[in-house]
Amino acid sequence: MTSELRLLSEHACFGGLQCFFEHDAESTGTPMRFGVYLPPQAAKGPCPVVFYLAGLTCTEETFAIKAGAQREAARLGLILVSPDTSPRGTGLEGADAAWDFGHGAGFYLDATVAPWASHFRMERYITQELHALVTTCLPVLPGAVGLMGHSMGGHGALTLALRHPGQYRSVSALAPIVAPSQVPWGRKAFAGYLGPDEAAWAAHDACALIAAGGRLPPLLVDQGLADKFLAEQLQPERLETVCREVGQDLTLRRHSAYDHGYYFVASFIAEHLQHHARLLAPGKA
Ligand SMILES: N[C@@H](CCC(=O)N[C@@H](CSC=O)C(=O)NCC(=O)O)C(=O)O
Repeated sequence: MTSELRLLSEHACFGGLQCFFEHDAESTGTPMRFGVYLPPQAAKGPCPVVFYLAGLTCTEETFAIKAGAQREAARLGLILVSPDTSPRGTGLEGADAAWDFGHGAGFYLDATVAPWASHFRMERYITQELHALVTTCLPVLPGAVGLMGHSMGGHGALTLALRHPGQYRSVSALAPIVAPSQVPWGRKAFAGYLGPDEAAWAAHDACALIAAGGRLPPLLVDQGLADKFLAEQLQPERLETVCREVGQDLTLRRHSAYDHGYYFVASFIAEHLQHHARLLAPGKA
């Protein structure tokens, strides 16, 4: 069953439409907002869809406003979906206390520890509820679904695709957190949402999942070398090593001078969309 969609706004954009919707999400028990870009091709027939998962402190608007993805999505005929990064207005104590935990920092997993488990169920939301809503309510080409993300959202893209094999035919990430169990952002989030038993954390850690046999479609990752979070939080060399060891197809590109923000995302978004369009083209299943 799909909940009622409320259109918040729509804007003509490169011959298509950038829309924002809200609905009452069962997964989180809260209203959830998401952005949708419909390319001009979607008015004539079904198109592939790419979900974009944003990073810490972002909302459903950040990607649509800052990444400049719509021009290339219009050229390629890709629908883009940009969910919010957590439930909002949960009323949980501490949910607004920090920028890297709670509201705006859902880490794309289902919390198992009170009080977070009552609302912070972003894995179920993205992979089931929003997935079903998008594939039934929008003109999506059956099975042509890609997943990408930035930073915390890159972690989300990698882990959700690894944990739901076959659901996403194309995957990519920009400056992702690749080994959250090993770095401060991830350790804080996992301790809070999953509890202190680190054995439970590996199931949400991209490098650990790949080491344990998880596989992804050919993976594209970009990383800026002037990124202030590179050494402490991102550590792409861990992903490079594990992919080499197990034979996972990975294209990891390092770019001097680029930082962590949306100037970096905007610089490489077109190539990510081209990667998704290639893998999602009819006949590529
Ligand atoms: N407030 C923080 C910076 C937060 C930040 O940089 N968020 C990134 C994602 S970080 C990992 O998930 C982001 O995408 N921000 C949105 C933007 O518009 O740049 C600090 O004080 O460092």
